[in-house]
Amino acid sequence: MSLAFTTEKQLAISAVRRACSLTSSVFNKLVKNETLTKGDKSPVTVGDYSAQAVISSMLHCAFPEDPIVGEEDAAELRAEAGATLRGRIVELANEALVRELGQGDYAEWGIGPGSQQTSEQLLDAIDRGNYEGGRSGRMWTIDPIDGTKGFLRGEQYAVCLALLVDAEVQVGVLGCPNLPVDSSKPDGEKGCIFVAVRGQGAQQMKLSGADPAPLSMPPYSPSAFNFLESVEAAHSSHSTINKISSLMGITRPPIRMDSQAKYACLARGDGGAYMRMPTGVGYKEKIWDHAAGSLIIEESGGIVSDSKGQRLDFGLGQTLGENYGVIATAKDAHAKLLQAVQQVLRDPSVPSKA
Ligand SMILES: Nc1ncnc2c1ncn2[C@@H]1O[C@H](COP(=O)(O)O)[C@@H](O)[C@H]1OP(=O)(O)O
Ligand SMILES: [Mg+2]
Ligand SMILES: [Mg+2]
Ligand SMILES: [Mg+2]
Repeated sequence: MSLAFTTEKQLAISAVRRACSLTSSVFNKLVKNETLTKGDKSPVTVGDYSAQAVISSMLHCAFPEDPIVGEEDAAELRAEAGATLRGRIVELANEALVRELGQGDYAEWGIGPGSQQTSEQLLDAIDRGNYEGGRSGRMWTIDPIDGTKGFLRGEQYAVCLALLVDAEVQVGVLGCPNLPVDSSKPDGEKGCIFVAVRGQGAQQMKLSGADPAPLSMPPYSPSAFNFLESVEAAHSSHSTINKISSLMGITRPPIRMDSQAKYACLARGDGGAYMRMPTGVGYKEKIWDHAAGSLIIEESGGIVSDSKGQRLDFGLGQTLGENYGVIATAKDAHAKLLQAVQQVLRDPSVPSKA
């Protein structure tokens, strides 16, 4: 097996590009009854299901032995009540699989004209994401739409795919269809892909695959430092992050953004640190929400840890287990930030910023 992961990287970019073309087109056509509420009260749309079906179908074609830890499963779609959604997903996934996407596409990965899949094949592809994860071997992890709430608001979301080998992320790709290509031109062209391979650096490119450029995080700058945090207060404690900000004397307001697009922005220098603090309800973070983003940060020169300074452990199954809170920042800022985080967690009476 080549450690260069050349085919894995090409396949991952191609699969994420195809899934992004699907999610972008589905957003404009989404109708009310195409969104379900899952057991944990979070939304899932036809976009999430069909994007997982597309990525999983392509992975299966290229690497049939590799298990997949995916966010979604097809149980609701297989039920009688899921017939309408099922039909829509088959239509969307097939559109994305046969679409002509130009450069960098490989017909041998089950895509292009003639690669139409049946309903059963696509439901099976979604359900191949049911691997429980673990410490050893190769596995892929998919979050077909990360930040579904952001997607539904027409804001940021990310299509996320990563390859893990023996619990280390080796390849990570994030597709961010709504993210400006150039953060200094927020109304300019949108749609970026972020790619990292361990030991080979990280890159940003356009959704078309054009203009790849290496990513390198700028060093710590106290006057420019700010936090990237969740839009949803239920996902991450805004008040804890506010206290950390106050303790560090940070004057710039946080940037609120859904999904792993926050990691992507941090990697290119838009923001000082990714922050995720537990809300106290015992939620365990999922590997598909951090695998690609954490490698993109590390390969851009940053550090990712939990709130105790421990590395994220991707070898425990679907969740990050006891890794509570996530902080990611430039190498020279991490110790300072971690100290402030721990002080606030020890002493919640630290005042907030007005
Ligand atoms: N209660 C929760 N606490 C933390 N994260 C959650 C919770 N519920 C869902 N998520 C997931 O948090 C991520 C969104 O992160 P952020 O808040 O940074 O945008 C998503 O992966 C979302 O799932 P999903 O992939 O379904 O959108
Ligand atoms: Mg979800
Ligand atoms: Mg997610
Ligand atoms: Mg998701």
